Amino acid sequence: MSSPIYVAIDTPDLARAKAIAGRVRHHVGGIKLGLEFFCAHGQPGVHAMAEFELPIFLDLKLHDIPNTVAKAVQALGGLAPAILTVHASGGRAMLEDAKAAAPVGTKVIAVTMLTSLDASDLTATGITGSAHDHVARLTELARDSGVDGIVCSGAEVAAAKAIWPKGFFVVPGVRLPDGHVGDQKRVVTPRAALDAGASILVVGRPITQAEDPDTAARAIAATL
Ligand SMILES: O=c1ccn([C@@H]2O[C@H](COP(=O)(O)O)[C@@H](O)[C@H]2O)c(=O)[nH]1
Repeated sequence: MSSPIYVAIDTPDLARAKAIAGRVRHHVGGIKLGLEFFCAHGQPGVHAMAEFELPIFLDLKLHDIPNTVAKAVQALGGLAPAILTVHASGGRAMLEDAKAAAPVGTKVIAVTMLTSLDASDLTATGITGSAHDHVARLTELARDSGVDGIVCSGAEVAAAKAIWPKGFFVVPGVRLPDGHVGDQKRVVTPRAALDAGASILVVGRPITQAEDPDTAARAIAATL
C-alpha cells in the first residue's frame, strides 16, 4: 500500500523542488504543489514534477464565482492532477461547477477551515461558533455539492467522517510531538490524524526544511 504522506513542496525554486522530490520519492505517496510553486512555474513546472511518477496534488485553493472557477479547473485539466483543491466557502454552485469541470480521475477537495486559523480568527471574520461547528457545516455543504472530500485539521476529521463516511479527508497541519508548529494553529500528530480517519496527510516543512529530508520523511512514516 502506498504511503498516506503527501509532501508539500513549497518553494519557488524548481531545482530545489526536484531535489527534494528526488530524495523523498520512495518514502511518500504523493507530491503536493501549492501557490508558491505554481505562481513561479505554472503548468510547465507541474509537468516537470510529474516526472517523479508520484500522484500530483495541486493545492491551488480556487475561490471565485462559479464560472471563473469552472473555467480555471478546465484550464488545468491537461495536468490531470490526482487531487485539486477549491474553497468550500465558495458555495454550492461553485463546488458543483468545479467538480463538473474536473477530469474524471481528479478528486476535487474542498478546504473547510485553514489549519492556520483558530476560533478567534473565525470571530474576527464574523463567523460565530467553534471550529468544529464551522468545519461540520462546510463538510455537509461539500458532501451535498458532489465534490470528493474536504481538507480539515486532524482535530475535526473524526467528526467530519461521521458526517460523510465515504468522503476523502485531507489533513495538513501535522507535526511530530516535538515539531516546530510555525504558522499552523490546529495541529495534531500524523498518527493521531490517521487514527481519526484522515485519508492522506500533508507534510511540508517538517520534511522539506529538515537537514536530511529522506530521513525526516522516514521518521514520520515510522510513526504511522
Ligand atoms: O488548511 C490548510 C490547507 C492547506 N495547507 C497546506 O498544507 C501545507 C502544510 O505545510 P507545513 O509546512 O507542513 O505546515 C502547506 O502547503 C499549506 O499550504 C495547510 O497547511 N492548511
